[in-house]
Amino acid sequence: MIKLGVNVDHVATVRQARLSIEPDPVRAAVLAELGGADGITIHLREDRRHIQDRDLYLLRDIVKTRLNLEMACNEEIIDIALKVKPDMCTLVPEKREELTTEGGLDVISNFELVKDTVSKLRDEGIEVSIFIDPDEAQLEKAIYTGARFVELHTGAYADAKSENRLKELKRLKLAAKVAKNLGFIVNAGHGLDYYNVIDIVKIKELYELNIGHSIIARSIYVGIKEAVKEMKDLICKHSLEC
Ligand SMILES: CC(=O)[C@@H](O)[C@H](O)COP(=O)(O)O
Ligand SMILES: NCC(=O)COP(=O)(O)O
Repeated sequence: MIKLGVNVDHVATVRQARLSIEPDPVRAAVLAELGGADGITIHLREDRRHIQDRDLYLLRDIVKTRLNLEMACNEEIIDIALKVKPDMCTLVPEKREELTTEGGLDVISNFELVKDTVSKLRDEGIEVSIFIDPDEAQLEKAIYTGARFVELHTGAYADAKSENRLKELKRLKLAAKVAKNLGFIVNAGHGLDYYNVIDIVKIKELYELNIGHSIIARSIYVGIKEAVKEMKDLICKHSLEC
């Protein structure tokens, strides 16, 4: 069955709105694991708008599944990653003014930087994934960086309406095939929710989904454990194999 990584950034977003100590993404991660999460994802942004360094250090100690750190190819953040050694780092683009991660990493334009970052992390035994648009040319370049994983950006699919949604779904299906044939282990994520995830879990090449915002939003009503369990059940119900 497709695995579920739960992104707890959005818990930290609420905490940082008041520069408070609650809600705590570390406690949220423990509850997410109890609800069945196969991994915990956090994004240590350069501007520290949500996740803080303290969260990363504590999560490294207490996460029992797998800790996936989303990060830009930035010197300061690379040094932190090399020190903390998450199980996986997912390389993402960052723009200071963006509301959320708008697109995938442009591996073609930043090839040397991405390759160098992958190699530094992999030399320390850290698995590396690249957050990438469902674009054949980007995937074909990405295989030369040495990363073993890619995460297909599902944001365009999640945002698309009516017939465009089908078009974006087809792009994702094709990209998943291309990525798998190139030898990548293929993840997907961004903007997935309890409705649009149903067609995504039918893509047989996918290994793991990373979902944050919709699970944390639902947890306000039903609690984190239950919100994660509901997503896991949905993935199981609609996957080709469960
Ligand atoms: C790369 C990605 O998709 C995640 O980082 C997700 O977007 C988390 O939320 P923010 O974009 O608010 O950091
Ligand atoms: N990489 C995608 C992720 O971690 C979660 O994105 P979202 O569900 O918060 O949009």
